Amino acid sequence: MHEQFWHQKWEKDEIGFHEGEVNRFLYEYFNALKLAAGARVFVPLCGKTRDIAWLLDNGMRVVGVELSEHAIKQLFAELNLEPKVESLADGLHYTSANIDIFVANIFCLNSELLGEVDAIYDRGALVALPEDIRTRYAQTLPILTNNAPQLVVTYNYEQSQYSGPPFALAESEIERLYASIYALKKLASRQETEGFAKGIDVENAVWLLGS
Ligand SMILES: C[S@@+](CC[C@H](N)C(=O)[O-])C[C@H]1O[C@@H](n2cnc3c(N)ncnc32)[C@H](O)[C@@H]1O
Repeated sequence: MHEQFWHQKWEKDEIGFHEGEVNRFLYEYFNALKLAAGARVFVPLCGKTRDIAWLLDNGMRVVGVELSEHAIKQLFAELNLEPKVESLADGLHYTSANIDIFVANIFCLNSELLGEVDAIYDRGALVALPEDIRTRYAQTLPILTNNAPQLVVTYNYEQSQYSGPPFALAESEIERLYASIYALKKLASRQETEGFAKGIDVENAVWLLGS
């Protein structure tokens, strides 16, 4: 059911979540992660986000995971990269210079397969998941990445005003999910006015989850 929902979104091209440009919080707050050149950034549930191009252009290596091969074919085409594609037990592995993407369910990855991760950039991942899967996701990420620091983009609004995704994440929910593992710092927030937020009061925020 969960996987089918997303496959259908990509097949029908109903991808309102795709920003088409680099997320402002990424370029304004990426330095908060204090990464060295060549660091490897994990982009979970990556879709075909333009944020990957920005990370590559800024000297990062990128590893992603995404259910939809449709999305990843488009990602590599838009990056003008010819991928090498290998079959895995539970999916596919697309690779090119400084980038590798697992076409798989994130819950089928393990830390050995994923490889070393210096930081996680989560935009549209935590907020895409309903509560039961979200809890499992938040427990899985630190295990997969040896507690790598995270930059996380969230939305908060009155959940009864919109069914989601994206789902509302109150500060208490971020704390429930991550406070036992990370020091949490809300770096910035702004009023969201575009897309699903039209007509409702939505706070868009960026968090640093560190040590
Ligand atoms: C809201 S979209 C965000 C995509 C991207 N992060 C962005 O900012 O444009 C969520 C993406 O997660 C993918 N996805 C959902 N559940 C997943 C899972 N369990 N494992 C891997 N990818 C998943 C969906 O196919 C979809 O492309």
